[in-house]
Amino acid sequence: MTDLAGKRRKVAVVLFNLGGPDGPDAVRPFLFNLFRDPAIIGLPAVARYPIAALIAGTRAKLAKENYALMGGGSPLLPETEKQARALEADLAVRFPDAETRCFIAMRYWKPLTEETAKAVKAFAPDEVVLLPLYPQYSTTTTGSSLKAWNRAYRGGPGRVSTVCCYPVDEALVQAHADLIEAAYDKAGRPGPARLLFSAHGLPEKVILAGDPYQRQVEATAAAVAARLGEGWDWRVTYQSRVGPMKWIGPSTEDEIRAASQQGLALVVTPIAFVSEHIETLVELDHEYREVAIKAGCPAYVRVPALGVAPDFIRGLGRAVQAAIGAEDRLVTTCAWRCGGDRIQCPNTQGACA
Ligand SMILES: C=CC1=C(C)c2cc3[nH]c(cc4nc(cc5[nH]c(cc1n2)c(C)c5CCC(=O)O)C(CCC(=O)O)=C4C)c(C)c3C=C
Ligand SMILES: [Fe+2]
Ligand SMILES: [Fe+2]
Repeated sequence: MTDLAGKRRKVAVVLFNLGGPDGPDAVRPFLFNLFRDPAIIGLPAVARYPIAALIAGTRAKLAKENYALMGGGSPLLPETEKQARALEADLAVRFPDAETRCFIAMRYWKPLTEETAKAVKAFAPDEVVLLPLYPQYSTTTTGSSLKAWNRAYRGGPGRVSTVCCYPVDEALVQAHADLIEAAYDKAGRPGPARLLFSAHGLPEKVILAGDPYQRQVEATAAAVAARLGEGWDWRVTYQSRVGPMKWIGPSTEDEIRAASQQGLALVVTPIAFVSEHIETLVELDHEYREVAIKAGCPAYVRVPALGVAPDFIRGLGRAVQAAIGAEDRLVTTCAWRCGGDRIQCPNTQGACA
């Protein structure tokens, strides 16, 4: 990929994730950043800021205890860095004549979006591909990250294309199916078993306002179940509820208790998180495992998150290639499901049609 003057073209791929505190002192400001986001709490700024400070203050103690179980901070950034390096290796093969670099933009902790936007501007790319590390689109995650990016990168160099979501991407589905089979094999295939696809929950009112997240999570789970073949008893469940509002269900915890009481073994796979972090390493591995054991579960198998599974990285590489190759990178194929933003959805195989 060279231009007419024979200069190597530069491609910046920006990977978005939520971010996590890098140590105990970062927990409170991280939580404050999260709860002051209008995509998380939809109140005017005058009310949102004091409420965010209050929730961050009250939640910080419990959150610090949970982060302490992982050494004090979140592994999300180091895990995302591994994904960035693996994707760079994939892209080096796809675009041998280009200089392709992956950047990480976190929404609520470092490296924050503004800092990454500066780094991308300094790189002076010809092409910028925005690639959320959220397979399923939500206004609370991808939508919020893209808004923050568009503010921070205004006037920046390069032609920008956006991958909005990839809930039923063939490579993503294959990677999930292989990880489930491998974890179940390693555990000696205990049966009868139930497979839970556990996704981060959302307040119900977010879904009622048109957020496509739940439908896309269900589409991912159905596609993975189809790939696994007959014989699996599976359900989609939602975890990590925060606050007093009604969240979407069924809750992972309730389903774990119910299946355990029926004497079923459990195979639990994260389905909307693509790397290990507090919600998998603490909630799934500690809290829910304990719930299962107390309720008499004969075997609790936790399937790892995607991480750098080769098929997953290949899917991301293909999504980047499709985004760059598309004729009109501003025309969306799925605006109605993606919050009305003019974003392109090259890799959803009909899920957004
Ligand atoms: C698909 C991914 C995620 C969705 C959807 C999501 C929505 C959402 N989250 C909160 C509140 C919290 N989330 C927290 C951490 C956290 N959440 C996600 C992913 C999604 N969140 C990630 C990747 C992480 C980072 C974990 C880490 O290792 O640091 C936290 C902090 C942890 C805690 O105190 O429990 C909060 C709080 C809301 C309110 C929400 C939707 C409205
Ligand atoms: Fe989409
Ligand atoms: Fe969250």
